[in-house]
Amino acid sequence: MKSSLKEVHVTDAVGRVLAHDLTQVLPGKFKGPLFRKGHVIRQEDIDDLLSIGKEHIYVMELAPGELHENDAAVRIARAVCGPGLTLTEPREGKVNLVAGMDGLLKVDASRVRAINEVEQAVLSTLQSDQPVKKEQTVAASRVIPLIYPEERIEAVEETAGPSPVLEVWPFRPFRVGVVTTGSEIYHGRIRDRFGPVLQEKLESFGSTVMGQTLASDDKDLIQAQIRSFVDQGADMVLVTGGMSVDPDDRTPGAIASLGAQVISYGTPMLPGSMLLVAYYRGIPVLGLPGCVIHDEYTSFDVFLPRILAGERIRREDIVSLGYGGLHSC
Ligand SMILES: Nc1nc2c(c(=O)[nH]1)N[C@H]1C(S)=C(S)[C@@H](COP(=O)(O)OP(=O)(O)OC[C@H]3O[C@@H](n4cnc5c(N)ncnc54)[C@H](O)[C@@H]3O)O[C@H]1N2
Ligand code: MOO
Repeated sequence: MKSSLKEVHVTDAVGRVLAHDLTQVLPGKFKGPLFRKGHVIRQEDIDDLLSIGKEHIYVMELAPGELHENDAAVRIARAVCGPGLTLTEPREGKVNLVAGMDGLLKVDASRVRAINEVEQAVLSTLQSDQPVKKEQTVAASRVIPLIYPEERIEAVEETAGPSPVLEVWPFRPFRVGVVTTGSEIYHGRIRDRFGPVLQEKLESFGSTVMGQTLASDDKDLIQAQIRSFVDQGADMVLVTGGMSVDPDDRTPGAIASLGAQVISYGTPMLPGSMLLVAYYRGIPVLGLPGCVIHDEYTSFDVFLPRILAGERIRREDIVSLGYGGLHSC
């Protein structure tokens, strides 16, 4: 059986689906749809309908196995929604997924793709692994036709599976130690510019700089300062400068010979190709190249929110940056 039209009295129409647009004409003022096809009639609409002379209207009778677009959109949104997200009421067939707090958006791209393979189902999302703000819309769901087969929604629900397709991970308040290398800063030849940049970035995610120490280009000194921050309970240590190929660039060697597990020295993203990501006694230790001072968006800005949301960076996260990773050079 397919959906069909049925004539009903307006007072019996609450909750029914309007079968076609209803036009309102206010001479000299307005001519246009008062209600659109597909509108679900509410109690408060009845007076308006009567005011345009409608005592009877055509409503759509949904056959078993058919869904109104609003209900289909809600079912898709519910199927994919995970912790940290809330749903809006459907409006014109669309439901938004909204972040409940500042945090890191996590989207399973392969399941988003598979859901959109279901004929005329729409799930549109932001890209995964980016910071989002409380109340930011991060995804929207809808279907294309007004009446949608329920079996397709069941296919969407099956594809989504039991684990969330989208979620927002809250940022954790990290206490971060900063070790600034470079004899030009250590000996006071130039003023340090890394400290303020890092403090601002970290504070924007709710974290704090627990301290900043200066080290000359000396491996033992750099190592001692990293160790000292870890001993004091740092949640992360950032080591600035000395990341390239000059003989005085000691940072990568110092981090590696601490016994840290180096996930990668180098990332296929510009700027920020000289970034180093390591873990020492379970604590993330990052070597930051000079570009972090002056470039607004580097590989550090890709990984910082992910680390602050509790993610452990793997080598595959780094190598996958190359595609689309050329921002400036
Ligand atoms: N032959 C090559 N040269 C360079 C390479 C390369 O692969 N081969 N990589 C380039 C890239 S990419 C970057 S980024 C930089 C890496 O820089 P470093 O991390 O080694 O930075 P430094 O050499 O220590 O400093 C660069 C520049 O910035 C000034 N600086 C450093 N720290 C501070 C600070 N805390 N406050 C103020 N200014 C600072 C430093 O004095 C230098 O002028 O290497 C490229 N070259
Ligand atoms: O780290 Mo450079 O790409 O690290 O400007």
